[in-house]
Amino acid sequence: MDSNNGKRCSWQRCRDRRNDASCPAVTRSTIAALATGRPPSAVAIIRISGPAAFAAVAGLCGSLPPPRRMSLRTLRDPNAQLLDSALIVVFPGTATASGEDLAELHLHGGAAVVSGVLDALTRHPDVRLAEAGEFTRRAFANGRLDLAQVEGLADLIAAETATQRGQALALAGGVLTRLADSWRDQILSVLAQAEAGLDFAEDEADVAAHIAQASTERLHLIAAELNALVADSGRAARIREGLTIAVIGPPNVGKSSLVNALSTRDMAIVTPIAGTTRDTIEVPMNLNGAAATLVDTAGLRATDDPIELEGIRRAKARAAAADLVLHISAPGVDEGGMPVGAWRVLNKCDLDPSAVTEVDYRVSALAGDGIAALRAALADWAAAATRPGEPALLAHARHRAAFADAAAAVQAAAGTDDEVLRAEDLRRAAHALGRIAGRVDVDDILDRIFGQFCIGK
Ligand SMILES: Nc1nc2c(ncn2[C@@H]2O[C@H](COP(=O)(O)OP(=O)(O)OP(=O)(O)O)[C@@H](O)[C@H]2O)c(=O)[nH]1
Ligand SMILES: [K+]
Ligand SMILES: [Mg+2]
Repeated sequence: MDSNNGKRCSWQRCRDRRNDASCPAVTRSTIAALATGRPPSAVAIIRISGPAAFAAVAGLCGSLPPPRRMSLRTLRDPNAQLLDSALIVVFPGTATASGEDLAELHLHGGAAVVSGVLDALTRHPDVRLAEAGEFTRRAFANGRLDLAQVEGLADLIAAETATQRGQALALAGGVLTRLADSWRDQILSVLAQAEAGLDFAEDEADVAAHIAQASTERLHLIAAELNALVADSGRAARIREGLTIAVIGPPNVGKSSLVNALSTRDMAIVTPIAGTTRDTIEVPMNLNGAAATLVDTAGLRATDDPIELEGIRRAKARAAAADLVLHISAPGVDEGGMPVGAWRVLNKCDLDPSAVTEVDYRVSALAGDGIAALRAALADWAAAATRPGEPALLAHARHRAAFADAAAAVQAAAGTDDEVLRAEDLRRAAHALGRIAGRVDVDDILDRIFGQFCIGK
């Protein structure tokens, strides 16, 4: 608890003084970390950022290569023990990924190489190991990235599908910040007019009224467009978080078999015993670029078994929260209750190909019949739910809240004749949009945002 508080305080101090060369944490400490995955790997990259970065690297390899040119160097620890033969690159100045002197060591990816090099680097008195997200935090503090771009970077690292990647790249590239800023500029220009209107003399009343009328119309338009973006935020979030598809139905109809067949993974246990699946099981699935999670569930039936009862409770909860429910049945099995909007899927159609039941899809998880068609239908449904060709903004709750607040404030401004109140509403709207880039109101959220990065990013 204490250490967390300490971290936040030193960070706030730095941010407040981001242009102040005396800021200790930004200008004095130098951080080092492994930036690539857990060893062993073919190559491991260690990053070092801060004023002592080059001195620390030179301590290992003697001479530094020219800026931004990769060169081969022999690395030795302070006792002249050989550590590795590595490619070194140094990025001096402020136009770097972290906004300060930055070096990268491309090592052989062995555990002993990595730990030996990190040990040797941190023996320099000004170098310490980095915390999670600290390189990116410095990029933010040094004005290299705004907050929405940082969130885009986190999304990019987490992206599992092409659609998620596209959305993350747009956010990291500053699309949302530019959009928020352009709305903010428009709102500020109406505000400037409103404030000018306050100064009109009595005999200019009709000019003032005319300006107010034009402003009101413009504000209604702005509010409508901001609200449209907010209304589309569900789609943006579905792309970022992925779609959830719950697979439910009576016991033993082949739900787990179907989940395995659809995902082409052997994730869920299948046995002839009814009541095999107890807990919910999540299986990731890529539907033509849209991320989805299939949720296998316990078979629904009347039972006294407390474990099974809990499984059934979870199954129903997941079905209620899912974007889509697949309700599975099999020939001769009573379907039971069906949630509204669920797709009716008849499994085990190999057992009775002529079964006359009214269903949406007939499949055999065992023989493979109908699986490709069902998967294609799911991909079409996912495409309709995410519309991957259309850029989706406001994928984060934070972004949605900022735009919703701005829309409400603009709406309020449009709805009042009182120029003083209108100016106040417009300032509130501009402030809300300023939260997107992290120019205002960020102190409470920084730890959460940077904490989701891995160490070395
Ligand atoms: N003939 C035939 N058998 C199937 C098919 N799909 C599953 N089975 C069999 O049906 C039995 C039950 O399959 P599961 O996948 O465990 O069924 P479940 O609905 O998950 O069962 P619970 O988790 O117990 O509710 C197993 O013996 C499967 O091999 C199918 O398409 N055709
Ligand atoms: K079973
Ligand atoms: Mg099962």
